[in-house]
Amino acid sequence: MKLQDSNIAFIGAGNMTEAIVRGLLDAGEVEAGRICVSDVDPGRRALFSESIGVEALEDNRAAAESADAVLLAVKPQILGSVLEELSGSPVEDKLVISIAAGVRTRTIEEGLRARTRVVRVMPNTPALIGRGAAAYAAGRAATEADTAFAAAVMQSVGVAVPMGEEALDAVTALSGSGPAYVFYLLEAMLDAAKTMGLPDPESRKLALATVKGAADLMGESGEDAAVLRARVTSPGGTTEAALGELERAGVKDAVIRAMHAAEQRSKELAGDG
Ligand SMILES: NC(=O)C1=CN([C@@H]2O[C@H](COP(=O)(O)OP(=O)(O)OC[C@H]3O[C@@H](n4cnc5c(N)ncnc54)[C@H](O)[C@@H]3O)[C@@H](O)[C@H]2O)C=CC1
Ligand SMILES: O=C(O)[C@@H]1CCC=N1
Repeated sequence: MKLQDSNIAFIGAGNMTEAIVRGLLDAGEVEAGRICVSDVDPGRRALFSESIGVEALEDNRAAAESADAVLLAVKPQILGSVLEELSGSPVEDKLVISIAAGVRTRTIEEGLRARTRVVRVMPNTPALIGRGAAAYAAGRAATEADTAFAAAVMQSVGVAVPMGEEALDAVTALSGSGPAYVFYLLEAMLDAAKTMGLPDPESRKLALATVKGAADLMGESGEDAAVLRARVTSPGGTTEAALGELERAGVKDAVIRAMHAAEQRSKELAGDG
């Protein structure tokens, strides 16, 4: 099954579906006519049909039945009711890709049929601009072609790496939730810049170039974060003054605790936390 020749249905047309669909369309990987979404919220349906230009239905079964691959993108807490709705339909014979945090491929197979081909993916919102980071794991009945298809969807909107399913809760804590940690840091940096009297558009430009530049420097140099940090930190200088505050506030420990909390929450959403 080739990405370009396949019809894909997204069940749940929220933020993550919007990021993936816009990313796929912008990348020119899939024609708009091959994408269909379904959502209970008329506002979301209107956004997809009017602004994004893809078919948007209220009926999940109808959306899924006309597709070759069905991507489940509702909140984990309501995935069970959506699986009930889809069970006993032709969806059970299609490739089912789930992006729901925590929910195991086994749970989806049990909600549909044991032999339903399931691939679980953990994406993130920068998929919207083709810079997403995703990991994926196959369920019991998924074939290599199914995994390759799910990988192709995610690779068209960023990087995608295969992982054992047991690693996906930790991946959720790292890259699934990760953009929020970076935005949190940016919020704080820009709040501080404002209190120092820096003008808004310029601060934003400088802060964004700093975050992107730092990430790219680490990627291109292959150096560890600690080595690059040391190169910024002159003895007795400004960075040392700043990092001293972060260390006293326990920021590094807090980030580590935050990621463990996210991983734990992912396990709880699976029902085995
Ligand atoms: N937002 C993110 O950064 C990421 C989200 N995810 C996962 O993606 C999934 C969706 O998350 P978001 O897009 O952030 O949530 P969201 O709340 O923005 O979207 C969920 C959508 O599902 C719709 N919905 C609710 N009940 C429905 C039903 N019975 N049938 C059809 N549609 C229904 C809602 O109206 C809403 O538009 C979740 O399972 C989440 O764990 C995974 C990785 C990253
Ligand atoms: O917050 C959440 O549960 C979802 C999963 C990863 C990012 N957003």
